[in-house]
Amino acid sequence: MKKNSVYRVVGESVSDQGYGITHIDGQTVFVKNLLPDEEADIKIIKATKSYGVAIVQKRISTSKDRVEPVCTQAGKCGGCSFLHMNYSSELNFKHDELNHLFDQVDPSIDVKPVLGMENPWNYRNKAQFPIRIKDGKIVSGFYRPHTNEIAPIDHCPIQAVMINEVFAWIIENLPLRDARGLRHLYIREAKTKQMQVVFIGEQENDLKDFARLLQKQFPQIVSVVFNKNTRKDNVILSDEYEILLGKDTITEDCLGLKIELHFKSFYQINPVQMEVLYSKALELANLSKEDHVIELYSGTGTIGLLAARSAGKVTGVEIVPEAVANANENRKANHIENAQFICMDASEFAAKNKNAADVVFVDPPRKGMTTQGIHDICLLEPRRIVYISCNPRTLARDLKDFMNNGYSCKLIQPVDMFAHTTGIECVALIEKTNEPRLLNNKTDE
Ligand SMILES: C[S@@+](CC[C@H](N)C(=O)[O-])C[C@H]1O[C@@H](n2cnc3c(N)ncnc32)[C@H](O)[C@@H]1O
Repeated sequence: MKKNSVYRVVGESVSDQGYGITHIDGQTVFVKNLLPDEEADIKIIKATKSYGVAIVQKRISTSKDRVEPVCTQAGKCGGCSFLHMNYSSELNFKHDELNHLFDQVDPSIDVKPVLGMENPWNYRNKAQFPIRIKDGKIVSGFYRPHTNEIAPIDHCPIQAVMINEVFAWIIENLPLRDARGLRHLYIREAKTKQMQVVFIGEQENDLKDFARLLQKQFPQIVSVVFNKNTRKDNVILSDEYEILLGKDTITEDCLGLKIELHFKSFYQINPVQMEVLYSKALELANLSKEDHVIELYSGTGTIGLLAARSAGKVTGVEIVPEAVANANENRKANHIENAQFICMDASEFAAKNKNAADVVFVDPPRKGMTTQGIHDICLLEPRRIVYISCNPRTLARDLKDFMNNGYSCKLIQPVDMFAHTTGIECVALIEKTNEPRLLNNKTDE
């Protein structure tokens, strides 16, 4: 296989990044915009010893699963990888991938069909748009895949309608002098319709007047913040900020729970599927009024506060102080007496509270948990652990560690939180087995 040569191939499957997969001379080739069973002439744009990357030069036959992408930036911005595939095929594809992945952990795990969206558009409640000045004009949109180059957009079909409108208005009306030094524009919309705008940049250009104009145009904006970020890495938010208008939080609603949400606090990006996901997690937890529930990685406490409705007592543990403060305020605002939230590292808390839990919820970041952390959590001795994960690969890795600590997983419920992208959220039910513990070397140390 040589760079720039053209081959006629048939798509065999799809990679987890949304590329078509085919083989040439026994080598795997990842082809942009090729679906299984499609025949095409492809041009190799990258050839390494172990794999190739190609683009379609001419499509000879078209899959029944192919649809016309609804976005002008399809394939250009790094966001949606499945805009060329119909939604039900995308859900089937995600299910097949998960089946394959978890089969390698334990073939007895029952991976349920993916719970998809009825309307898989305009679902995202938060966007962080990189912003620059180029040739005397403001340019904003999303990064092109694997670059720092911006693919400009006027609207994005998976963002909430109002986020698109506020974004377009800001880009059209923000004076150039106020845009100097800005790095990102962050817009969030709650289910309550309240909105929040955060300007992130190296210097504050006195954006207060513009914030007032913005709110006049969109009265649902209750929070405008300037976040000063001079960091050299790609972390978007820093700790230093000034409220330009209103407050630094917005009010969210999840399954009837009122949540005061700080702009720095994590919140699921798909509020419709979040309710599906958390309802499923609570159902699997099967709580009783005698249970002490520990929620690790609790963020603003949504799962813990929902669990408090059916549990005896809830303790939430989270590392970001603003999120813990939000969680405690949310507890008070919702008149919940049987919950508390603590600012601490999840593993450290678990190690200090042996045998303290009946049921544990964990919802870690993408990187998942550590072997030591899992060992410590198992020392809490819960009969059941409900693991919510936005990264099936780290979930699969972590399940093996849970198994080494006397727990097993029989059921995984995937929920499509990230329609048209490669992402998928899973809830895993992990239960204590009667088998003796087989601690691995690392956790024995
Ligand atoms: C995927 S979010 C889940 C948040 C929460 N379950 C919710 O729905 O709002 C992961 C959370 O873990 C927190 N976190 C990250 N590392 C942590 C650690 N070592 N100990 C405790 N919390 C941590 C993050 O700040 C974030 O709020």
